[in-house]
Amino acid sequence: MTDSNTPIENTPPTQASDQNTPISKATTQSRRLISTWQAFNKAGWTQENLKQLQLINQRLIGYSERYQDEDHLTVAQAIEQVIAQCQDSLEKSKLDLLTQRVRDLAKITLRKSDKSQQEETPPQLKLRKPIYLAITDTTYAAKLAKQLSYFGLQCKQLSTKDELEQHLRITPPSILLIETNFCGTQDSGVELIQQLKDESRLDFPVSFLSLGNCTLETRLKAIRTGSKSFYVESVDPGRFIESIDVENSDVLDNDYRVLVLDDSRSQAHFIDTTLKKAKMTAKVITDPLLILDTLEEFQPDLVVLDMYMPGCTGSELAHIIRQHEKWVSMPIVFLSAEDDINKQLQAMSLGGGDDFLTKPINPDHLIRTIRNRGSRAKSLLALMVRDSLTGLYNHTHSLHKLDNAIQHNLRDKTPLSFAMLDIDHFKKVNDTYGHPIGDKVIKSLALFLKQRLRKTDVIGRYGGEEFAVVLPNTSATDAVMILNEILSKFRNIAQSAGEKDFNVTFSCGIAALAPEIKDASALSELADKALYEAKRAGRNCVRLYSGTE
Ligand SMILES: Nc1nc2c(ncn2[C@@H]2O[C@H](COP(=O)(O)OP(=O)(O)OP(=O)(O)O)[C@@H](O)[C@H]2O)c(=O)[nH]1
Repeated sequence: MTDSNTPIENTPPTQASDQNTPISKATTQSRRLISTWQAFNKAGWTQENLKQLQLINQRLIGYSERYQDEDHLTVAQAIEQVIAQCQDSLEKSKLDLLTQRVRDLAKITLRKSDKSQQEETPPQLKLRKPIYLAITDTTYAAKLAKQLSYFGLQCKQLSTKDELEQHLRITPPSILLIETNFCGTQDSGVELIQQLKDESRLDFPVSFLSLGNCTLETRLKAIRTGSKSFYVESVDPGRFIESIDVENSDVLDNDYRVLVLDDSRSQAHFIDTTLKKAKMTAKVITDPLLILDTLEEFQPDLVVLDMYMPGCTGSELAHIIRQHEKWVSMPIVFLSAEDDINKQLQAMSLGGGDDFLTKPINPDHLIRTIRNRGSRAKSLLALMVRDSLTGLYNHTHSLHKLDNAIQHNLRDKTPLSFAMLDIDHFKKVNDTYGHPIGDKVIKSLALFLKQRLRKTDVIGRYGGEEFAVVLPNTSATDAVMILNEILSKFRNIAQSAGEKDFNVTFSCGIAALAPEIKDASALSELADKALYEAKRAGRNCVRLYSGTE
């Protein structure tokens, strides 16, 4: 692989909730440049796409100058120079230089987003709009806003009715947390929300916070506004974020990955178009011999198999798929012109298919069948692979995911890091505050990791107070930087135990994939050794396995 083909490591994802702050404008623009560079680098360079990259870079220079962002400015100017050289000829040495400069930019962009509080936006919980905190106690509101900012959430504090009304007119929030007595009298905050509902202006979720006398009547009024959550005296950031997660989830229930095998190209094309229209991710193949490799690569939620193909039948293939332990519960839907119900049932019992659709296929039936089968399979799978306290992957599945990532990275030769985290002195937390508070701490770290890591990272609960994170396409240096940043924020989170707040730290061991490491257990053993080192070094720190332990 030439240098210019090497992917840029760890490009921070473009995050929907970037505010238009000075720093984020340059950062957002530089992320745009990096992803454009990646797309062109993959597709091949032409003078035309070089020109497009230059336009993006010139805007980056403009933002960096306007907001005096020296770091971005220096690198963007260097990129401009290389682009100018490439305009004579697109030779490899110049493209390699361009790669170097874009890599420099990626590093700065990552650092910027690490440094800037305003930039700390969660990759998993995508809030397009701010959270409004309508709370008259400004000290409490500021404290809560700070806690939420550790999770990467941006809040707008509003302390008067006029301020709130004004903001609601301009931008509705992703969620409004409002004090029940917000306008000065008992239940006036709840009544204000009811009024918005009556006027059909309540098109965002609302949570209530009661800071004073909370009666059942207040709670009833709150429920009647359609609000789902109600807090008394204080808001637990973890619980609040969980409720936002549910209310604002961008993950569509119907976002299934469907692998379709049909030897007829026109039929395959028709299914592909139908599924994509329904916002499903489809992969269509026409050669039965590719089925196992494609399953491995594409990792679908469901498979649609044509029943009769040259060389083999759908039932036979289904049988072969089911011989693999990991695909044993994969839902399989057969397609065929066969309308004899007895023959359909026979085919299903032979191959273990789950459904049968008769050609010509009605698009509506196809989508509904996939949704039904897919959602049942997803819930079943969730029970098998997820930890019930945190919703993260369990130990076995984390290792399975790590193995997948290793196999993938051995092929792609991209870097891969694996981190193990263990909460420090957790026994003391349980002993001092009780097991339920201990559970809450575990959940808060789980949530924090979900908020701060990329969607492509795999997060698992390895055991009691131990977590594992697979960081694909991430070098050891970047992994250490990322985990250090997470630790430095996590230790600031006020964990609440009734009246008392306390802080918790964790230790972390990281190991990076190297040529001699062939499987998940070998890599996790090294990360475990590094974790042990971190504990020995006094805890509350991140250690990278260096091979000398
Ligand atoms: N609340 C709660 N506690 C758990 C859970 N799983 C394990 N634990 C507790 O976690 C504690 C782990 O304690 P230790 O292994 O001694 O480690 P530690 O106190 O964290 O100390 P260091 O790791 O050395 O910093 C034990 O007391 C377990 O009972 C759980 O799901 N919930």
